Amino acid sequence: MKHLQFITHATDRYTDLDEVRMALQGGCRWIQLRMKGATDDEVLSVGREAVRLCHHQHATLILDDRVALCPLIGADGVHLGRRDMPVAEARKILGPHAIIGATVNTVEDLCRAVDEGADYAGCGPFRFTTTKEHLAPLLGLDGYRHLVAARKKLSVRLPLIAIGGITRDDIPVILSTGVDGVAMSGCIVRAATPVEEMHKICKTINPTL
Ligand SMILES: Cc1ncc(COP(=O)(O)OP(=O)(O)O)c(N)n1
Ligand SMILES: Cc1ncsc1CCOP(=O)(O)O
Ligand SMILES: [Mg+2]
Repeated sequence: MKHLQFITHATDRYTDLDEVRMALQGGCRWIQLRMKGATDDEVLSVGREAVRLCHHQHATLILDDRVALCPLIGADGVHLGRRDMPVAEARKILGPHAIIGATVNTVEDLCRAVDEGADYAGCGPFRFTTTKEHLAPLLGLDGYRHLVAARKKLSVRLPLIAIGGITRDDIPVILSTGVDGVAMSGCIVRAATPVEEMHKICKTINPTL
């Protein structure tokens, strides 16, 4: 089964919690709460409700960046970038069952994610996106082929999740590179009907479900 992670990105139209509800209604079962610029108090309040909504649907909720808040909201894990807390340090705080994702742009990042015990790698950006500032170099399809080959050489099973500017039409060709799933935000929250779009994306990723 291929993976789909939805990443919240509050807009004028939708709050983070609106987006969590819509993603769940559309069938997504892996959500990242990403509240850049929010205070810890805001993340605590929204995060507790997001976890409640997700767990009610047997979905997984991971929090972006803020390791210390994960136990306080009951998150299933955290996503950490190259300038965030190292994965190994987060593991000591969150324990062996936490799902810890690491951002990967290069083979060097991949090796570090493996060494530090990450559970998956968010590999991007695939293409330009306005959802994140200060983007690393774009990977494109060749970048994914390169990371898949490097993973094979390392003989490890770390799931690779493509991210960055991905739309529904991109999914088949991205998955054909050998990555294990995709993470998406903007193309869902900007869709005319996000719940329907999410439903179509779920079907595209796992047509037999
Ligand atoms: C699945 C996934 N992959 C990559 C990222 C980016 O994380 P990071 O590099 O720490 O940047 P911010 O998201 O914190 O701005 C991610 N969040 N999720
Ligand atoms: C968080 C993040 N990290 C790399 S690209 C990106 C944004 C993903 O959102 P979108 O699907 O809207 O490009
Ligand atoms: Mg980060």
